[in-house]
Amino acid sequence: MEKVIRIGTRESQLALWQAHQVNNLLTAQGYRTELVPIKSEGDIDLVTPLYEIGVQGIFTKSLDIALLNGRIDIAVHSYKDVPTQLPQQIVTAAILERGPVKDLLVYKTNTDFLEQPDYIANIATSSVRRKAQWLRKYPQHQLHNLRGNVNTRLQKLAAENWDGAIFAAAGLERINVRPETSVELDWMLPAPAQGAVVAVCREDDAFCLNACAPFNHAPTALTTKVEREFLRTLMGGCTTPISAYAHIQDDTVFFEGEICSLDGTKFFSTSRQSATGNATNIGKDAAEELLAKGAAEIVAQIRNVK
Ligand SMILES: NCc1[nH]cc(CCC(=O)O)c1CC(=O)O
Repeated sequence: MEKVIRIGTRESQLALWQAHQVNNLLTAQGYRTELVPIKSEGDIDLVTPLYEIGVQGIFTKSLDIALLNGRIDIAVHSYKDVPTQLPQQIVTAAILERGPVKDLLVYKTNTDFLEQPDYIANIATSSVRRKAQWLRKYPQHQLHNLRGNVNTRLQKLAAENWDGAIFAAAGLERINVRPETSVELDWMLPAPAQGAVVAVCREDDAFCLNACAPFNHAPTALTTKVEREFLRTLMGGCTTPISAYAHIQDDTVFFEGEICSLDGTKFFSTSRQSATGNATNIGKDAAEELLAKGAAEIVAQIRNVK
């Protein structure tokens, strides 16, 4: 009897949606699968020595451990939550076609306040990237922390006296929430790999690598690689005020990248374009350009906060 591929997922609605995507792609090819929900904390302490990667990856750690322990065969992650360096013995099996990339402002009543320079709006997000970018554009506004999964954050927004909160469009869409009072923040450059989903497996698991290869989406793999190389060269972290977005049009990769100080007062941004066949290094080159221009000062500031 053919092997059952165990797909590990966190238990949030967003994580489950993403794991179901991978599940559907595998079953459509005739593979037998099983979804294995993994608690975020749980039995981590018994096995932490297996985990070689250090402080990064709070969202991905418990799944990585389950993978290394052989409890699951594939782990599915939001790619933007995955540290730029994967744990030893874990490799990318497939990157799925990217969904919506942008961030949205979910607002309370209207967005007139965005045009009023004297109004001190209250905006909620716990993302240092979104805070920094927001303060850069609206230095007078007050930012508030807003943690938890997407549903929790929406409930909190409804309960608090805030003007709005920022969400990834992909996260809302995947849990089937379409707030009427929302606006796309087209000026806000997203997190590297935002909107993309990755399936990872053990490096020696030829069966899973083979099973996932057909649904690896080459354009998404290329653009997210460029974005993550930009992040890795600048900093390496996954919760930093670093933004990057690459997209392909007519066989050309267009890249934009940015690093911003936490208070939004200093920033460096750059862009590149390159033929798709030639684009693998443009994220790294762009990061090196910003480091040469003085971005290292911002990187040092970010590191000190942690
Ligand atoms: N940090 C949590 C997280 N990780 C992935 C998503 C949504 C999906 C995505 O951005 O790819 C979210 C929610 C959010 O940022 O609002």
